[in-house]
Amino acid sequence: MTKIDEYLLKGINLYLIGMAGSGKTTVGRLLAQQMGYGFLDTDEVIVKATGKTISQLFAEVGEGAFRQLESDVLAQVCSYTKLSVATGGGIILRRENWSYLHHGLIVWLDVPVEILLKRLEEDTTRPLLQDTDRNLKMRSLLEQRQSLYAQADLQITVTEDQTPEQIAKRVLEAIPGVLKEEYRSQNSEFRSNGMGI
Ligand SMILES: Nc1ncnc2c1ncn2[C@@H]1O[C@H](COP(=O)(O)OP(=O)(O)OP(=O)(O)O)[C@@H](O)[C@H]1O
Ligand SMILES: O=C(O)C1=C[C@@H](O)[C@@H](O)[C@H](O)C1
Ligand SMILES: [Mg+2]
Repeated sequence: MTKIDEYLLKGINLYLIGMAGSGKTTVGRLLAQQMGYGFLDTDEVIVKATGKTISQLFAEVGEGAFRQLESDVLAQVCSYTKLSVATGGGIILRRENWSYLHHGLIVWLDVPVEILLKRLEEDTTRPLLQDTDRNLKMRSLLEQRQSLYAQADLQITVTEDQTPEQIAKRVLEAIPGVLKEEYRSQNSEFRSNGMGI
């Protein structure tokens, strides 16, 4: 990422949201590398902290307790800066999570269900997709969640032939256009002081 982009973002965190399989972890990691940001994945933090897989947590303590852990992790994460954060697919479900997400720039990786199903064909680690008709389940989850994901600052609609690298590039290119007004105005003040890059 160029110096100008670094300045424009001013260290605010990026939060990637989207359905399971949309590429939040894969693209979030690439974005971190390219921006000189740290990378965090809320699912991975929960797995490390509890010593259990997400499937075990769903089975042993239930989805509600998992969602509480997810909110607790997000609350901690948002006190840091310069992070690219891959969230769990259901992070958008709790209202309190939005107050944390809005500390940063929220990017929705919007991927059609057909592609999600293909990507997760061999995957058995997503508890919500176990022992069920995956096609129906994915479609009904997306229907319930679409209007929530759509509250992101930036929507990146992904087509099948785009690699994670291409998607990361699209995110980086789109960021300046969606930066919040306050960052924009601070930036123009900075430039008019003659300190700009
Ligand atoms: N652009 C892409 N093209 C092809 N495969 C991809 C792409 N992005 C991600 N994948 C693959 O799809 C699978 C799911 O990606 P990833 O784990 O990053 O999704 P996620 O959004 O983090 O899912 P979850 O919400 O379950 O954590 C992985 O196997 C990953 O390698
Ligand atoms: O879409 C979801 O609700 C989930 C997605 C994953 O990231 C995990 O957080 C978990 O499997 C639940
Ligand atoms: Mg992930």
